[in-house]
Amino acid sequence: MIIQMSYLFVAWLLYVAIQTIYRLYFHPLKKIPGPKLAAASSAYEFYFNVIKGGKFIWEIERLHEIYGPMIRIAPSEIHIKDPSYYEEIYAPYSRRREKPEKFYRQFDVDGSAFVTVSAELHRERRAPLSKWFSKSATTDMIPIIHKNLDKLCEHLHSAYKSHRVIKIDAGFASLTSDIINGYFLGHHSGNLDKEDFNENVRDGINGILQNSHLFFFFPFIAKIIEIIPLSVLKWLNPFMHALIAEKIRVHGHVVEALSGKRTSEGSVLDSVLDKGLPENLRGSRRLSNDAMSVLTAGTETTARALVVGLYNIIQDTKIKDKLRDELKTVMPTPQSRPTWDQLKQLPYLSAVISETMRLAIGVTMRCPRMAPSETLVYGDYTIPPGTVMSQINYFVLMDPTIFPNPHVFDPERWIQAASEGQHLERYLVNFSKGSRNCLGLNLANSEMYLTIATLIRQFEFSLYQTTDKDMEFARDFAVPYPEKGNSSMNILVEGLVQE
Ligand code: HEM
Repeated sequence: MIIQMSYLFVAWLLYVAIQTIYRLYFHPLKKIPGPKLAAASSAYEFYFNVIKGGKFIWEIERLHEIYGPMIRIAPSEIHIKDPSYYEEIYAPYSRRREKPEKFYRQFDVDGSAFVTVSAELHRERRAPLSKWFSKSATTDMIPIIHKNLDKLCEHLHSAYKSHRVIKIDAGFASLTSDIINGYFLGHHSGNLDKEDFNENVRDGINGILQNSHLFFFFPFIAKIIEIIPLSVLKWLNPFMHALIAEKIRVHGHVVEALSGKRTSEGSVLDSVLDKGLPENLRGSRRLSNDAMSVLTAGTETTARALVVGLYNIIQDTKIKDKLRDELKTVMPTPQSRPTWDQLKQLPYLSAVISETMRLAIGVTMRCPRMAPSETLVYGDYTIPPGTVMSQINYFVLMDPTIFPNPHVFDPERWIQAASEGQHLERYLVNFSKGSRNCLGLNLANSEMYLTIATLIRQFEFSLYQTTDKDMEFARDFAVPYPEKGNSSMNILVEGLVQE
């Protein structure tokens, strides 16, 4: 037995040695600059993302400083840090981009549009959803957003009366979660109905995101977790428990919708099924994974962007006053309900939202793509078809040659650029670009405009025990996380705007 094991071990060593020699000296990416260790083994990424916890992004940044704008970050993967090349990677349907299965399996939503590899299959899976997230569909959703915003405002009014501290990060996550649950599933999740919101609303999302690097390397762990009884899981890991409980809940909705039981509100899911979704797309598991990806993507990203926006606005009286003065032109009273279209016409509000998005980043993972049938060229290098490539949004949004003093919240940069005829929006890449860009970008934008406008028009806030440390982006777990916990923000409602 021991002799057989030794043979196996020697065979494995031999395999690793041959694989390493191939990757270093014969691989099609052998000429791409970068550390030999990253070219030879994905242990390099494992160390930074799993052992150190979401730190590979900072190593990639360091490697670019040493090796230049194009580097090999893993045996079969390159990263390019050059905003002018963004649209080459994130290209439209006509240039057929695919997602690498190995990367996206970490989210454990097999069969969803989000993780679909092939360009054609992705198109088929995304098409039934796209219609419900278009600009005009989102405009029809504005009453739902207002209804939920009213609830948030009630909390703020009562906090003002009782001088209570508000944990607004939980408030925003409750808001975005209630909106997307109501719209997509017709489910009243009631997070905003709870006193002090639902502090645990992000537990399930944390369950998948904070473990995403682990699942990237060991996807079977996600499958094992699914078969552990909930009572045991609750004891082992509350975030994973929340994730699996959420999956079970969502699957239940899908099964009901498939059986013809319709929600009274008439959800996207109901409508998609009513419109004759083809049989091959009607699997309950596939549909609930689509729903999970929409609910997850639709909650934390926008909620955190709202936190970043409010944090920066209320700290700068000049910005806040200028914004409020402009809002008064379409919101004559603090309770006025502007349309999203009216708000989009306001140049200063638009500048504030753009600057908020830029600093919020949204998605910090590297969103890799492959061009299966196209040879790309970058500088002196050719990128063979099928190469996994990416450009992390953070590097574009924080590029000091495009956005001087990139860490400073400065809405004026957008006003100035517009007056000089510069199209800075080209570099506002939060929602990615091309065929695989964000499905919910209209929803996210409308939530941002309406929430920021409503809160700034109605309330005076101050920060309570919240500093830059709570807002920092220190770890990449697909979205930005600080060193510990979630981005958090406590506020006091200091006053109600009277005129
Ligand atoms: C500030 C808010 C948001 C940001 C910054 C954001 C960003 C992104 C990015 C960068 C991608 C591409 C991911 C990739 O390449 O793997 C993406 C995809 C996606 N987002 Fe968003 N997102 C936001 C809000 C939303 C909302 C509100 C929804 C709700 C519908 C949503 C649903 C999706 C879906 C379903 C995909 C996958 C699309 C596909 O592969 O066809 N996102 N998002």
